[in-house]
Amino acid sequence: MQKRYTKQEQAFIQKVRQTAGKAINQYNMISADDTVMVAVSGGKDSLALLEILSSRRKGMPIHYNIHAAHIITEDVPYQIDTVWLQQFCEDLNVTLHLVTTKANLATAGKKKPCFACSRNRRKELFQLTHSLGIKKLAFGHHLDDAVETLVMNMAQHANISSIPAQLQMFENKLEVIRPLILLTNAEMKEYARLLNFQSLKKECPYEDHTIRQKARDIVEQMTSINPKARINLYNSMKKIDFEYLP
Ligand SMILES: Nc1ncnc2c1ncn2[C@@H]1O[C@H](COP(=O)(O)OP(=O)(O)OP(=O)(O)O)[C@@H](O)[C@H]1O
Repeated sequence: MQKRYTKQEQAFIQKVRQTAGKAINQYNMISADDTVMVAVSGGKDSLALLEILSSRRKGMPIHYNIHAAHIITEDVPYQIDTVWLQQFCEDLNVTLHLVTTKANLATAGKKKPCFACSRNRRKELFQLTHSLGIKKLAFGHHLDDAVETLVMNMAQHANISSIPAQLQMFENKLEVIRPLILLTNAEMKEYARLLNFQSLKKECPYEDHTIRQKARDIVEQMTSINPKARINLYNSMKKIDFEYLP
């Protein structure tokens, strides 16, 4: 049964979709007749991304195709409900590709399990996308992911870098896009709640959020200086005054 929304809820849903649309237009992420592969973890953000890209097609003068991919890492002890995900994709009229792989953590050497697992997952996503002749791969990272990564990279690696909204890879054979990049985690949480997305992701036993959580706390503290600190941190990456830097 279709859920009934209040006017405010409807406006919020619209605002989230429009903000994703703004990022798509601002960074030229999707053109007519493109095929986009959406990387779906089963978490709220990538489910929302898939739903937003799919529902956005209805009101667009241009047509584009959407596929979804979920990578199952067999030797990492967490699994999502793929039956639910399959149904979710069918309801959105999207083809789901399930790929099973192994992270081979025992041979990963000194690398942390998360690093080895996500590197292998990305490799599988690139291979799948390439094998299907698809040139765009969309991830569900949002504004908080971008600014937390900025803070972590500054503190840990002494460089100013983050998660790009759009990135050409492999000599322009693949373009990575992040349509949720202007949306906050709080907005995505509320969107997922309103649209009743089942949370499919359980915590992976290897996942270690210690450093990211610290960066998250710092970003949150910065909002006491200015409530718009998140978007300001993001925009500051596009406005670097070199003459006022060492
Ligand atoms: N198993 C997977 N299969 C396909 N794509 C994935 C998988 N895990 C992560 N991704 C992609 O990488 C992005 C970032 O991954 P991360 O693990 O940070 O996400 P999450 O916060 O756990 O889940 P989500 O971002 O979907 O809420 C996801 O938004 C998704 O696009």
